[in-house]
Amino acid sequence: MAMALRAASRVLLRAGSRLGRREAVDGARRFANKRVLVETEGAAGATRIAVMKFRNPPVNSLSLDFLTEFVISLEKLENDKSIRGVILTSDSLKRGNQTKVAATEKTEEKRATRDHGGRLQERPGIFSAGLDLLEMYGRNPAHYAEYWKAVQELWLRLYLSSLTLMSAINGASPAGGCLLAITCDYRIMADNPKYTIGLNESLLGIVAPFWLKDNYVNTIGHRAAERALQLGTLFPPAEALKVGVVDEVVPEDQVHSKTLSVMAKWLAIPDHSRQLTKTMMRKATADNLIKQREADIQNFASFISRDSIQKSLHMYLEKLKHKKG
Ligand SMILES: CC/C=C\C/C=C\CCCC/C=C/C(=O)SCCNC(=O)CCNC(=O)[C@H](O)C(C)(C)COP(=O)(O)OP(=O)(O)OC[C@H]1O[C@@H](n2cnc3c(N)ncnc32)[C@H](O)[C@@H]1OP(=O)(O)O
Repeated sequence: MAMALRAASRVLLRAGSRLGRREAVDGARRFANKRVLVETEGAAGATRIAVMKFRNPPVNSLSLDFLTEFVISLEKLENDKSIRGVILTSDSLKRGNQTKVAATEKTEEKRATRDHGGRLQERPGIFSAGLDLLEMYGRNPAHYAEYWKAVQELWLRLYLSSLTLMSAINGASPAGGCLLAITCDYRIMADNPKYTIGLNESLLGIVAPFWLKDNYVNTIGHRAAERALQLGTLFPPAEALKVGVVDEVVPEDQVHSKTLSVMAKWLAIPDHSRQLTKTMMRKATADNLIKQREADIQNFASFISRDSIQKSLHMYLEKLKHKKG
């Protein structure tokens, strides 16, 4: 009987919820959309934390679908009263037997790295490549408006989240990847000089929006942000630590365990006082966007539609496609 109940509950759990699959795995729980895997740790009834793993091959770019799934997953965690902390990280792992598919093949699927079984794979060592350039290039103004609204939504949800958010930065984190990280309450980065983090928009011929600039200023200070934004600086870990883009740099294989131990310290603080303090620190910055969201969307759609900006994006995409190594 007990076995039958367990089997039935496994079937129900795997039958899938409206938002995605939910499975029971070794006492931990997990749910997954196609592009975001969420694993929760901790016993039922006790405080639990969740790890949100990005898996949007090849480079975890913030496509419209990814943004939508991310917000749905975050909302689900916000509504789960047993969850108090969330770690953002990439599911991208160093894997063997990968083949980069020829750059001449155009579709999203074909652009991805695949294993020998033909399955799509993340490219290793990437936290997130930032906003999806293909959502901002060669589309129409209505698409740009829809996309920008989704970008704003993700930023607002993360920046104002009542949860303790930490990022375990296990790879490159340019532009929108850095955005994800700097919305968090704490950032831990892998000590690998190949990984860089920062807002490099100016190098693409585009400009970070004012609210992202404000988030950056709040994180690293006005002078450092002014310089880094104009130069589009991507900081390797040691420099990122020095300027304050990240709070700690640790050996790559310790990023997850270190983030868990820092999270435990943060969760020792009473929620209500920590949350009120966070709101006090962040509300004015978020309100600045909230009161002019529509104008910001229209600004973005018209800016990104300009021929000169489309040309810059085209050149940048070509450069990416033809880069060596
Ligand atoms: C109101 C406001 C008004 C105006 C504002 C206007 C504009 C606002 C802009 C807002 C802010 C923008 C933020 C952004 O995030 S822009 C994106 C910035 N991102 C980058 O510059 C990263 C570019 N990518 C890289 O540097 C490398 O790809 C990376 C991540 C280091 C990985 O390197 P590698 O492992 O070698 O992989 P490849 O370079 O070969 O890439 C694989 C494959 O992915 C494609 N790709 C890479 N990045 C993106 C991306 N961001 N979007 C879409 N596609 C991407 C790359 O072209 C390759 O494709 P291929 O076909 O060659 O396989």
